Amino acid sequence: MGLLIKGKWVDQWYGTKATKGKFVRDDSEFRHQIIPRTDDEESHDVPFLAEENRYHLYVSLACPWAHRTLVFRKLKQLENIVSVSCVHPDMLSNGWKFKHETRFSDPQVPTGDPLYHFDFAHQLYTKAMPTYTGRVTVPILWDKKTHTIVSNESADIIRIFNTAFNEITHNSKDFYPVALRSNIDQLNDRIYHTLNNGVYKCGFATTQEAYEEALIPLFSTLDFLEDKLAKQTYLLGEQQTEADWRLFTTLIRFDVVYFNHFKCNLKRLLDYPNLNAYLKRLYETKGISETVNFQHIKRHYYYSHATINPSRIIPTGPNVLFN
Ligand SMILES: N[C@@H](CCC(=O)N[C@@H](CS)C(=O)NCC(=O)O)C(=O)O
Repeated sequence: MGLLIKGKWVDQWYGTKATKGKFVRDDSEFRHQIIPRTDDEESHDVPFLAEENRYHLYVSLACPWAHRTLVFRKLKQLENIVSVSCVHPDMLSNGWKFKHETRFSDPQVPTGDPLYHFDFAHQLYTKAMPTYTGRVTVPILWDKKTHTIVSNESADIIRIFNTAFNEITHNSKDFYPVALRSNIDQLNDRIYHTLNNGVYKCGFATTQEAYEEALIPLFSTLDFLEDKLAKQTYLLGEQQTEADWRLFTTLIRFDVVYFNHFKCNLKRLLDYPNLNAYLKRLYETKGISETVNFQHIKRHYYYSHATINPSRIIPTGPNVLFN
């Protein structure tokens, strides 16, 4: 675990001293957009145009943020348009690495860096920006044409996938429809701070206060969502939206990792009947179960975070995910 400082890799765990034990996530650095291709002459000057086989997505199958982008690649039928590969589940002193190990092979997503055969993800960051300072995170949406990072922000990448390639795929499913945008944004905001990032705030807290400060709103949001889902199929009603998929990748890891490893243990997800049925519904959406790799998920968290789990023992359970 570490970060780049002016292009040099430094092995360092998250610092929480300045924040009284609180984990504070850094903002993403690369925030470019991909523009749909049009016949318009002007579009040729745009740096990132939607083109077939121009972009590559680097993910970790363990990471909930990267998982969102894999879900959207599936939902928007981008498998033959945007290539993909993953890192090894262990994130140790060199950060994310591309080492292939047969026992961690995934049937859908190959491990490694097919473009440059780099050993570590931090080499992609310095290729894109030799003096980069900051964390080396996944997902990374890479442009094979200009050899740089388009975006390392999952929230942006899923919106790019939602619309930018529609003319190529003819898949016009819209998970961020104009009429629902402000409601989606509002829900995303609460879910991001208290749940998506809330589990990390609990898990990486280094004081009792910081942990409790994150734990209470986390379970209030789960209670709030449980009530909401008593009356409707998805978060915004009867239609699946971006908000559901952003929530999904956190919920699917909840009982397996966050309950135990991150101490989010007031209740299991299994104890919430509506949320549990909703999670099952999302998991059973066509193609989605193929994006979930519990072996990578468990191995990554329990093995990589030795400050939290020094024995590196990976719990065998839970046996049941859905009722
Ligand atoms: N805001 C980013 C966060 C991505 C992120 O934090 N990914 C984690 C993996 S779950 C990571 O790569 N962490 C490495 C690090 O923090 O050094 C996004 O949503 O894309």
